[in-house]
Amino acid sequence: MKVAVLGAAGGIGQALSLLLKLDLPAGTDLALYDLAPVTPGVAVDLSHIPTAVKVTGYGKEDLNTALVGADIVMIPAGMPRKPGMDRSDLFNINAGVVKTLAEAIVEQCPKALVGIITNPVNTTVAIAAEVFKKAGTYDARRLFGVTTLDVIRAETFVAELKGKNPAAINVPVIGGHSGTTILPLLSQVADVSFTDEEVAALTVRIQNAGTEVVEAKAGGGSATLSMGQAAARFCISLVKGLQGEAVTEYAYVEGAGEYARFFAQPLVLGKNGVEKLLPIGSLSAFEEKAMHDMLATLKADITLGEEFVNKQ
Ligand SMILES: NC(=O)C1=CN([C@@H]2O[C@H](COP(=O)(O)OP(=O)(O)OC[C@H]3O[C@@H](n4cnc5c(N)ncnc54)[C@H](O)[C@@H]3O)[C@@H](O)[C@H]2O)C=CC1
Ligand SMILES: O=C([O-])CC(=O)C(=O)O
Repeated sequence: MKVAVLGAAGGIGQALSLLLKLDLPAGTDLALYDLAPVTPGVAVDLSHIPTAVKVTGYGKEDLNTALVGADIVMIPAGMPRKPGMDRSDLFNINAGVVKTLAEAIVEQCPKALVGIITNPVNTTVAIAAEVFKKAGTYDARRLFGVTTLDVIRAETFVAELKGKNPAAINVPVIGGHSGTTILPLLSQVADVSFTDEEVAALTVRIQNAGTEVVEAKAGGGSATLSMGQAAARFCISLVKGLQGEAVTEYAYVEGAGEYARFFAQPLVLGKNGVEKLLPIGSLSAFEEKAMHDMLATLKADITLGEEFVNKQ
């Protein structure tokens, strides 16, 4: 098994790579690629941790070698937000980054499972999909926008509010990964009840959690450590799927298109990526309205990505 991390020297990339060095199955090759000159050093540093995962670092000129034969590619490459910015403000820089990396995936590992972390996720996933489609390699089961951070945040905040163990709480989060497109389904949380005021406040907190971190870091970037954990969890689930285990996760994928072309929803992972799409279940009146109100934004974000590739 080979796992490649693109953007491996960044805040998320380093945290993710550390967790993967610790948690990937024995015998896995972990390929770290980044433009930053420190990248080979990050790989040497990690290689001193005694696990049976082989870490190799690749610099600027070595994207193709980093990717060749990869089974899974995780992409946290690109600019993070600063206070006052929206995720969509990252489009101008990050759209080109994701397009370039997707083009290399087409050449080196067209069958890899690809997890996109780079913001704006609502749009960058559409960019990768269109690059793959143009090249004739697109398989919707193999491309994921990583929204696991929304799920782990929702679980943490619910557990905090209700005095429960976060490990015992499951919160579905559907839609996209920015502002109101992030929709936690609090009505589906088992064995917990909320007042209408709690639902309204928790929903906003989950939607704004990224901004909470951006503001607290005061210009020093956005979530990296919690995102590293979220991405590692998702990557390990992809690995388990490839090994034949049926694992349920939430991710932003091209599904049946009832709501938008790409939509974060529950799914079962397996040997080909998405093995089965699961229904989102029943929504409360509050969630129905929130879903209705956000779809135009989500669809516009997706169109922006499609046009970025197809108008060139
Ligand atoms: N999906 C999600 O839930 C989340 C997504 N993000 C996003 O993840 C991205 C990365 O965030 P951080 O790690 O905090 O940023 P960072 O600035 O610490 O790291 C980004 C890394 O990407 C590298 N890079 C830039 N262009 C590249 C290219 N063409 N090829 C390879 N590497 C390249 C940089 O050299 C840098 O090392 C941002 O776009 C951020 O908004 C952040 C948090 C959560
Ligand atoms: O908010 C940001 O810019 C980074 C991100 O996606 C998150 O933390 O959810």
